[in-house]
Amino acid sequence: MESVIGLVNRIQKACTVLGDYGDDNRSLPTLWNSLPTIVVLGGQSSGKSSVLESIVGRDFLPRGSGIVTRRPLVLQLYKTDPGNEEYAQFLHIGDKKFTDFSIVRKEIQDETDRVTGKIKQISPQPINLSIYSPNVVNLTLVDLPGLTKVAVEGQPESIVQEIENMVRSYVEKPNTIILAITPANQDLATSDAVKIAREVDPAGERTFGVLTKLDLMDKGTNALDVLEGRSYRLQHPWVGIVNRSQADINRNVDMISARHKEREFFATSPEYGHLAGRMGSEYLAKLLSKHLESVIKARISGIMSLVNKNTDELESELSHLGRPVAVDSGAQLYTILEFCRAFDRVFKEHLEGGRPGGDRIFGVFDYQLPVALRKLPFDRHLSFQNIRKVVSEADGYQPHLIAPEQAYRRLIESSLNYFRGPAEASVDAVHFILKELVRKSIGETQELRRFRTLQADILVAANEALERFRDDSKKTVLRMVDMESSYLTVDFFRKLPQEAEKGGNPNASAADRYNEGHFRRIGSNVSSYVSMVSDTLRNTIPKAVVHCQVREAKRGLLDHFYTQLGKKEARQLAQLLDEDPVLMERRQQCSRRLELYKAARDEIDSVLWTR
Ligand SMILES: Nc1nc2c(ncn2[C@@H]2O[C@H](COP(=O)(O)OP(=O)(O)OP(=O)(O)O)[C@@H](O)[C@H]2O)c(=O)[nH]1
Repeated sequence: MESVIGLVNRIQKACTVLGDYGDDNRSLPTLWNSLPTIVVLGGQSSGKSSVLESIVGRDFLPRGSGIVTRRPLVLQLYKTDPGNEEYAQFLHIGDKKFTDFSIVRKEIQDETDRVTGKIKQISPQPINLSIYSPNVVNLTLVDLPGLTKVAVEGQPESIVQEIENMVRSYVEKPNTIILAITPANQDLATSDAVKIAREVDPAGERTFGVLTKLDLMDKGTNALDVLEGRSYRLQHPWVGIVNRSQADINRNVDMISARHKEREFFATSPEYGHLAGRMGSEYLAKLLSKHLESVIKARISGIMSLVNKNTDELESELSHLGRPVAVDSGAQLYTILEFCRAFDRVFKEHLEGGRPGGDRIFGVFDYQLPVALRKLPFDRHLSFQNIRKVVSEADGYQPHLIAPEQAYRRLIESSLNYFRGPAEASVDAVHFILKELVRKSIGETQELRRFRTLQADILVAANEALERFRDDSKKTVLRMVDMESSYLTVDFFRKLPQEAEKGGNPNASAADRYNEGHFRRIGSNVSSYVSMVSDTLRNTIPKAVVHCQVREAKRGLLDHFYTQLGKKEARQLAQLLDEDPVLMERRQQCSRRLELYKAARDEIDSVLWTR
């Protein structure tokens, strides 16, 4: 089961590497909070560092007066095989192995100062230290700044409360195992550690009471009431400790001698002799390790399901946030082109089916254009009066002899002019539909969602292209109308029955020839011709519109844009991909957290399979 504690150690290490300190960012799921951790809680100079050092069996923590521990120290102990060299590693330094523990102490001091400054501020950002040794048990312990009642010189008054808040944030978590340290030469009733532990763990289920400085008690007094659980009952037994005194430290008494001395103290003590087997730092270390094992065993399946649940949540959020934006300009250009192509696909789906909208273009040809053609005011234009006026004007002083050729031409040409309106209107109607489809397609292109600037640029580029297609289309349809005027279909007129053939009286006088019937016949002939042209245009205008606008839009809506893109500098490309910074930050946080969950899952898997 050693491996189970090692597993938690490794996951905790990954948590720290990947920025999961438990409560730094409440919008992200935390793994740290679900892992059991032993936190050392106590007043200043209560002996916290000494207890930690005794558990480790090495001398490596900074000492001094005032607030020495000013950042949480996450200490992970890894038991190695006998005979292996002891060494320490800092997470902020990397793989470097420290075998000289006095340098470890200096690095803790320096690293504390790097973040908090020398003015003895405190910081919740932990220092992560791993110790590999054959003489330790697998444990993760967190050393916290000592609770204090007064700020020392140079510190703001608020530091007292800040320390308490930081300490509480650790011990409040239900997964924290509290190592509440109280010096035996202090009244238990005034112990800050006991006070806070009682508040956050009233049942005493996760609190281990540790009494230090038993050797410093006044002669004639003892701590049996506390150690035997009569003063303050906890679920776990109290452990008494005798650490090195300041004098021992000054005399460089090593940890082995200190442990020896401690063992002797209990073994030979008339008061504590009967408790000797359950006292001392070695016993405390084993007790904690055993407890941690049972806690982890009980929680491992819960941790695994939490890991799975959070992995799923993070993966789905990340897929919603989209991939991160590339940093080099080549990759950025590639990304932009990819996004443009995605937009193009959506746009084409609108035109060709799959998404709605393309059918509205057919509506223009099938309904709007025929209606507009039918509504043209030919009745008025080819009225008897107008025809007579046009014929007379065309004839001039010399009335026509056989047929009013000039008048026919004028009437037809002026009638055909009316087709310009519906032709242009069809072009505009399709233009607006295409514009609307572009707008919709941009909104529907998932890849573009995050990039407002790129969206705007694509919109401008696509609309510019559509304007060009519209101009071209208008020219084409108007030319088709003009072509109808340029050359009339001779056959149509040749096939018209001559008035005489139609049974008209060949002896009719000239006056008869200019009667109302004559003009009406001219009107009817012109009307038939115009209606024939109308039928033709009804079929050809859609062809021209599709050819010039729809087909072009499908083929190369963003062609110009692509050419411009190729000329852009790196800075301009980056501007197109200027994602919302909040979003970028969120993606980064999520992917780091996901990395952690995946690593944790692998770790748990490997332990479960090798159990
Ligand atoms: N005689 C004796 N001295 C002790 C014992 N435990 C700690 N000390 C001494 O008490 C002083 C404070 O001990 P530390 O271990 O530095 O206490 P701390 O709680 O870590 O202190 P801060 O980190 O400053 O809050 C040191 O001089 C230790 O040598 C003990 O059991 N017996």
